Amino acid sequence: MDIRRYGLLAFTVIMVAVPFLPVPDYWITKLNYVGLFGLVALGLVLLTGIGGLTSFGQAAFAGLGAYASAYLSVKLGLSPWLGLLAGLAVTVAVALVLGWVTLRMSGHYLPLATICWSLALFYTMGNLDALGKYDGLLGVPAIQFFGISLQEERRIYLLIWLVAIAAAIAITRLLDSRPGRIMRALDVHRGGGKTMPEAMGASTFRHKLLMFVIAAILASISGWLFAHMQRSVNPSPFGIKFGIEYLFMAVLGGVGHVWGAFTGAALVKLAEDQLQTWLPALLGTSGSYEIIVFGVVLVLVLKFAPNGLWPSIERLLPARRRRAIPADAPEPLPARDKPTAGSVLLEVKDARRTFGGLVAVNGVGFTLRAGEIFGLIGPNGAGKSTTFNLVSGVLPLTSGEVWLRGERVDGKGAREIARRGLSRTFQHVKLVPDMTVLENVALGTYLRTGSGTLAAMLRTDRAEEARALAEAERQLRRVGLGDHLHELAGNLALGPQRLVEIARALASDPALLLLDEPAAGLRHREKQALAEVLRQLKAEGLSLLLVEHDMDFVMNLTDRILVMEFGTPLLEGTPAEIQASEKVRAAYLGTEH
Ligand SMILES: Nc1ncnc2c1ncn2[C@@H]1O[C@H](COP(=O)(O)OP(=O)(O)OP(=O)(O)O)[C@@H](O)[C@H]1O
Repeated sequence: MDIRRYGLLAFTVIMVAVPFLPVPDYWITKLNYVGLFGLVALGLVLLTGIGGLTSFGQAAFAGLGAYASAYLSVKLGLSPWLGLLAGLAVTVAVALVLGWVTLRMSGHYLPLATICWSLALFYTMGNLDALGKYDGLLGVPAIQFFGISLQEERRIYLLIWLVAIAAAIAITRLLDSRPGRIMRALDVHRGGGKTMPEAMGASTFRHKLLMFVIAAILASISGWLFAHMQRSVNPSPFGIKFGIEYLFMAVLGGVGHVWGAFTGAALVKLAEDQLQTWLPALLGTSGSYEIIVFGVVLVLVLKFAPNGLWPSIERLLPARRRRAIPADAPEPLPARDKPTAGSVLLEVKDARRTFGGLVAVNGVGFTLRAGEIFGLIGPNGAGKSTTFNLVSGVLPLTSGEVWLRGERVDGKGAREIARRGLSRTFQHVKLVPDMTVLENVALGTYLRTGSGTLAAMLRTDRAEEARALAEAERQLRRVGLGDHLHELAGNLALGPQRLVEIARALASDPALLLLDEPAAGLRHREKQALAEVLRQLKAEGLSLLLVEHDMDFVMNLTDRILVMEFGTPLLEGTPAEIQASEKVRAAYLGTEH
């Protein structure tokens, strides 16, 4: 068993034992706040640390959970448990609407939008008569748990920490699953983004929205617990100041780490109390000076420990055990019907693409048959990458048609085209650097598996996960990387990284594999190894479309080649015919040599 699991078990036992020990009430209150704040910060770990989406508005979601339950229990006399459900329903509805609008924004617009709706919700809470305006609602009842009132701090402590630990476990499990891998591939600040997950067949917007809703739910539950612990609500703990403080906690603790949320919450909560006592005494005047200290600390943390404090704590813990791959191979994932050798697999007809006034691709057409390696070559700016993007659905065509396995696919988008059996690699390698090689390749199995978020959190996805990992391992062995399964992808050299990308594409069981300049930047040895792998794939019946600069690499590998120049087709033929052509020599080789 994983020693870390014992660690988690020990932590849980200690936390559950605390209220039964002679711990002063003061500390129980502190720990209650750490649990409540940690829950909100945990949502930010998912949203900001993993997804790269910065939100200043999480306190407002806590307000929704708190106010919904407080209103229903104070005004209508309903049970806090019904209040919880109502709060969650309101939170999910609001998060879906806000997420729908704001998550399409990029760069600085998203954080700005979260500030806007945080302010809007704050003033709504403070101005509604029904919610008691800025005085809020008093007399919020305590939560009853099977007839036991959780009025006492030591009792609600247990509920807070059981919820907090369960949430931390659920998020840890989620990150180690089919949807979690996509979530970890989204952060543009860590080399992720939209193109790769979409090429794997996953909707990046859906996953972002999911993270947004989960983070909102965690905040809402925290708000609910807070309202029934305080026995009253008013708008101030749900304003923008707390929105910023939650973000500070997550960043301080380690915004990319589940337990960083609680580390940050504990540090801020404990430091806040001390500073509120010491600073006014030191300065001889009262005021919220701790905010200034927090500001300075945040700058220092961002400068010297951008990953927060949790990684330093984690180093003191026993090393994480590698995920074991089951010894007896699980049943393979479903495979698609293979095209018969020689049948038409891909047909591009009269493709045209313009960018404003620039015609990047014009009148390009070719046919690729099952079992062959087709090369697309041409000098810089010839339109190869654009053609590649038109075929893979990253760019829409201005006019023309693309047919895959007898079905018209232009205009369908990258995800739908991937579903129909086209898989690709990227000119600039797109791996998730802090995920293992095995996990990166398992991303490729996305369309062949189906487990969702809830299954991941409840761990009912393990049988399918084992099949996905076994498939990833099989593909890694196929490209000769069987010895690197558990290495972090970011630690590999460029050559092996390109092979990992090929393995990931293979894990989707493609009918056609598209390789975008696979030899670019490789050393001679690495090129040879790559060519060997591609030859072997062809021998196994796979079809490949290759966009490449390296002439030797293409000539020795392909069955047929299309040479492009200035966005138009120049000549199509066998490598020998291409090499013998004066036209090509003038256009392409002439510029190369
Ligand atoms: N998104 C874009 N917006 C505007 N122009 C573009 C865009 N993408 C490509 N182009 C232009 O289209 C032309 C073809 O570019 P493309 O990248 O397809 O050529 P290429 O043959 O792949 O070149 P290279 O080998 O240098 O990658 C170039 O003139 C390029 O500047």
